[in-house]
Order: sequence, then C-alpha cells, then structure tokens
Amino acid sequence: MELKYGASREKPREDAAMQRFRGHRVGQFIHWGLYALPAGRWEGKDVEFAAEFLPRVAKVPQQRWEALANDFTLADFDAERWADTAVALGARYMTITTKHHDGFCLWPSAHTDFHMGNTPSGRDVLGELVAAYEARGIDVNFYYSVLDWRHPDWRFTLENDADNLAFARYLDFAMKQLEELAERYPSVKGFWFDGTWDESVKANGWWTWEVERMLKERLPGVVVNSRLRADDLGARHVDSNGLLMGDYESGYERRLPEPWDRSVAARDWEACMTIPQASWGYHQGPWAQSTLKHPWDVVDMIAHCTSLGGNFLLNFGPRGDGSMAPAEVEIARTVGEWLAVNGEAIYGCGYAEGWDYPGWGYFTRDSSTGKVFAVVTRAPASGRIRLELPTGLELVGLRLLGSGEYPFKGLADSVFEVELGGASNAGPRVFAVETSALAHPASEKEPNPDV
Ligand SMILES: C[C@@H]1N[C@@H](C(=O)NCc2ccccc2)[C@H](O)[C@@H]1O
Repeated sequence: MELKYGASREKPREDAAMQRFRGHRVGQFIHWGLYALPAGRWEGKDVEFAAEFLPRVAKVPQQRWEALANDFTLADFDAERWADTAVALGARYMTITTKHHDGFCLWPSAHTDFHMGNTPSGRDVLGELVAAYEARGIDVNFYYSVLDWRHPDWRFTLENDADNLAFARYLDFAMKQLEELAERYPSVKGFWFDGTWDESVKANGWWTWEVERMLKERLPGVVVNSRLRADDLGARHVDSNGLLMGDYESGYERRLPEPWDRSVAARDWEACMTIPQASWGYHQGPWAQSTLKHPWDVVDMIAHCTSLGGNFLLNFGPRGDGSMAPAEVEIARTVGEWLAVNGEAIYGCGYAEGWDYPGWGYFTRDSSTGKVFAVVTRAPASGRIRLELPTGLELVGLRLLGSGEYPFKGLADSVFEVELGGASNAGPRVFAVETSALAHPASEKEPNPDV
C-alpha cells in the first residue's frame, strides 16, 4: 500500500557507515542520569524495579526528583575511565543515554532547564564522553527517549484538540533537541530512540519520519534504530507493507531471538541487554546485585547475535558519583579477554548460510573472507561435539583459536566428531573450520521427514 511515512528502502543499507556498524557486533550501552543517585532505593526502601523507573514507581514528587540535580556532582566521573572499560570489554561502539524518560539531559541543552548546566559541576558529560571514546577509536551513538515524563506538553494519548496542540509543541521541542545534538556533536555515528510505544507517538508517524530525514541530512551516514519509527497507520519498527523502518531492527530488549531462527538474519538488528536481571540504571539493592550475569553467558549472547547477523549491546549502569560498578567492570574484563582470543569469530562476522544450528553453540562466518567458525558455548555432557558440515563438504582442518591445530574424527560424509575434553577455564572454545569439496559426489543428507 502507498505510505508517506513508511520504510525508505526494501533492502539492508550497504554503505560504508552501515557496514562499519554491522561489523562492530559488540557495543557498550550506558544508562546514567539522576536515577543513579537513589539507585533503586527511596526513603530507605528498596524499590524492586528498574532503577531508571524509580520516579514513576515510587511516585516521587517532581520537585524532589529535580532537586537531585543539585547532588549530581560528578565527584568520581571520569570519561577516560569509562572509555577504558569499553576497551576492556572489546566494544567497538558505545550508546549513551542523552536524555532518559525523566527528561534530564546529559548536555547543556538550550531547550530546557533540566540539564547538566544546572548541576554543581556544569560539565558537558556528552562532550567529555565523545572525546574520550573517539580517542580510543570507539564510535559513539546517542540514546534519546521520546517519552518525557517531565515535559508539560508530553502526552501518552491524544484525547482532544488541547492534547493535540500540546503534543505538537512537545514534538517541536524534541525535534529542536535532536537538531541541537546533531549540531553540538557532529561526529556521533548513530541515534538509538526509545520511549515511542505510546499512542501519541504512533499517531505521529510523520514526525518520526521527519526526525530520521533530518538526522541523515545533517549527519550523512548516521545510523538510526527502527524503534524510532511509526508509519502512517501507527505500525512500529516494520511498516504496514512489512518493510523495516530505520536501519536496523531494535525490538530485542533483554531478550534474544528464541528459538534460533535463520529468518532473523535477513535484516540488520541489535539486541540490548542488562547485566543485572532487569535494571538499566545502577540499582544498589540485592534484587539487582544478586542477579548479575556470568561472563560466559554474555559470551553466549554475543555469539548468538553474531550467528544471526545481529549486534549485541551490553548495558553498564555507572553509580551516582560517576564511578563504574566494580562487578560490571570485572565482567567487561573477562568478556574482553575472551574476545581478545576469539574475536576473529565475532567482529565482522555474521550468519553462516547453509550451516544448520548445531545445538552446542553457533556457527559464524566472516563476512569478507567466508571463513567459518564453531563457537562451543554449551559443551555436551559427552565431552565431544558433532560437526555436521553442509552436504558435499569435508573437514580438512580445525584450529582452536588461541591455540592451534586440533584433532577431529570423520564419522561419515560431512559428519565429524571433536573431543573437547573437560570444561575450559578460558570460557567457550572457538574453532576455525576449514573445509573443502568432497572428492566423491556426496550422498544427499537424509532430510528429516515431517513425521
Ligand atoms: C533500553 C531500555 N528501554 C527502557 C524502557 O522503558 N523499557 C521498557 C520497560 C518497561 C517497564 C520496565 C522496564 C523497561 C528502559 O528504561 C531502558 O532504557
């Protein structure tokens, strides 16, 4: 059907900026704002919900929440140290919350009084972060919440003309803030929009289309997530013709494509993930701190995303004083050490066409060399994995990354077995899989009939 505000293309972007973003595979998400000060605790009680939702869940009066800006001293904020955490993680890009749902801005915005300029330090947090990360060759993306609990013209629904007039003023305010971000920080590589699920935004697909157009006009190459977009009829992420809006699908929040499904690989996409079970902002309570993910589970998620052609954005929630939480830094270090040895199977890699899901982990393929990797994240109890190659291929070499040539046994045409031995304390093993065409015509693999 004819859409004025639908998808702007039918196929994935193939320009250099998008190829760069796609090849990054691993990003660092950062949620930092006033919510890091109470850190999930209000009036002496732990609020067992996402820390960045505290003002809503604890029904904090607006003035009391705004007063937190006076305590936002940045006593231990050091952009260089944050950027060093991204290097330790092996992240190739970082996405920072410029403004979350509470409306507080990490830059001195000319369009509101609720920003860093009106805090004791007055520091331009965004400016310091862009400089520190880009000095280390890490691209910076901006998260921006369209949802704004504080702005008087924000509306969840549009019930009457007064609502429409107010929300038009709000959309104008948000557009001006986005123009301001593009103007002040022109080296930014992408925008990650959030808070676009309400009826008010869905009824203004034109505005979401205009935002994407404006950013791409001012910042050629900039990458925009699908979560910004609604079409003429209010369809989100994917328009009413089934075409992806924005440049990559961003619906995977605290979840990955389950079950593993090769159809996901048809689009660019990114999954974002918390380190605690369910808080993006730092939450000091045992409800969050007792649920931190194991580094090897993070590695599994990274390989899962890569195997389906997606990026993985791991979230860090710095504390109220600006320091990174030690437990999160430790996870970053462990994952980064794994990537330092095995990143060859992740960076610049994606879906391995023709290689079935093996169950014990994932196959990935280097998008430029075609080299295939086996990432073993769930070693079977048998201590061995079965490598089933696409029909007509035979295994000519196996290289354990970080180690060297590795033995294997042929069981049948295109079926091989690899003894893993005990668990590795260096985390999931990765093998580079070298194949060649079978000398004799391969017998077709027995298809599994629909029994
Ligand atoms: C990337 C995440 N998206 C924001 C969000 O509102 N997600 C939906 C949500 C709804 C209810 C509880 C927590 C999160 C979260 O606060 C993070 O910023």
